[in-house]
Formats: sequence, C-alpha cells, structure tokens
Amino acid sequence: MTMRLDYLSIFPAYFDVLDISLLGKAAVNGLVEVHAHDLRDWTHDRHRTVDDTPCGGGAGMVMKPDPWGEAFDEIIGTEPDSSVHVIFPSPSGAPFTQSAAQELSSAVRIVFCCGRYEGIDHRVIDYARSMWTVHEVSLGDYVLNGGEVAALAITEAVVRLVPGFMGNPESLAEESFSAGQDGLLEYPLFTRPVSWRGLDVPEVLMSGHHGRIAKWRRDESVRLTCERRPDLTDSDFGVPH
Ligand SMILES: Nc1ccccc1-c1cnco1
Repeated sequence: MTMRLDYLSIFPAYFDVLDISLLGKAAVNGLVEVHAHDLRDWTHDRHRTVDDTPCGGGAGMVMKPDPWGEAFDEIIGTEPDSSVHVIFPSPSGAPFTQSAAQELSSAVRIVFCCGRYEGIDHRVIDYARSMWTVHEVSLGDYVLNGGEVAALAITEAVVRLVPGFMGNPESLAEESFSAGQDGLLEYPLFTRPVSWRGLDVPEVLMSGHHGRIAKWRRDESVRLTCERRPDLTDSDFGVPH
C-alpha cells in the first residue's frame, strides 16, 4: 500500500527536502509518493493573489478561500471521501501526539494545507470537514510563520511508522512516547569510548548484568520524566515499582 502525501503551500520548495534521507528512500521503494503544489497555480490575476484584508478589521492578511477550493477540486476531487486525511497545521489546533502519528500512519492519503499570513479563511476548513477527515493540529505553544515546517515534522513522525519504512521496527518500541516506554521519556544513551574527556559511561551499563541495567534504565526514565515532564506523570510514576 502506497501512502500519497500532498502539500499545498505558497512555498512548495520547502518540501524538496523530502527527496533525501529515509523519506527519499521510502519514495523510491514505493512506500510513499510525495506531491508538492504551489497554491498560486490556482489564482487567476496578474499578481497571483492569495490573500486579502480580514473581514471585521484587524492586523495582517487572511488567505482567500477561492484558490484553496480550486486546488482541492483538482488535487483531491469534488466527491466526499472520509479516507482522505486533510491536515491544517495551526497554532489553534489540537496538540499533535504520537498516537495521532500512529493513527495517520495507516492512511492512504494525507493532504497538508500550509497556511501563511494570519491564517486561512475559516470556510476552507469548514468545507474540507464536509468532504474529508480533517485534523487541525498544533506542534506546540509557539508561533511559526506558516504551516510548512509543522507539515514536515508531522510527515516525519507519521511516515517513520509506516510498516516497512524503518529498517529495524524494533527500534520504534524503545523511543520516548512510544507505547513500549509506558509513556516515559527515554533513558540516557551511551556508546564507546567508555571514557571520554574525563566523562565515563555509567558502570552499570558495562556490568553485563541485564537485570541491573534494566532497573537503571527504568529509574532514569522515571527520574527524567518527573523532572522534565510532570504533565506526563501520574501518581504511579513517582513511586518506583
Ligand atoms: N504558528 C503557526 C502558524 C501557521 C501554521 C502553524 C503554526 C503552528 C503549528 N504548531 C504551532 O504553531
């Protein structure tokens, strides 16, 4: 099953990067196919206008609905299809999570709508909701200039979970936020040399004692999660099992 990814943006060159690294390999071996589109291709005036002043006043500009609607018609179609996932990265979206990435990794089609300026005319999102499965998602509580960088981050989080994408799927199990980690942050990692600039690998990791190593790793995950992400802990984590 090939996952088709479409990107609608006034800066489609942002997505050239998807031709390299793992994503490039996935595209080569047919796991994903990537199509980036310039929203201005669906404008009809000399200046290729995609924005206008906000109704009701206020600062900045809003993206006009017309180019989006015509682009949807050509790229996705004019018939409703709930199997198409349309993602609007947005500061007012729901937090994007690993479980959302896991769900999206089984999608056949994902269309990323990358807004700029102050945002997209809301009727575009309402229309999309009437046709497809829509996700308005935020990557965090900070301001970006547009949705492109968010679309790239979401793409990486999703595509690496597509079956057959990662060479060693076992590596997915031990990552932070993966189910296998019980929702804890990943423990600190070390490799050779054992001593480096006066800093040594923790002795327990060189002991060969698998039980002690597993306990050290769990304790470190609990400690780090309690320190850095109290929002992820519940009363149980605080008490070592
Ligand atoms: N600030 C933004 C502006 C435009 C599109 C997305 C965002 C965003 C997504 N997650 C955080 O911010």
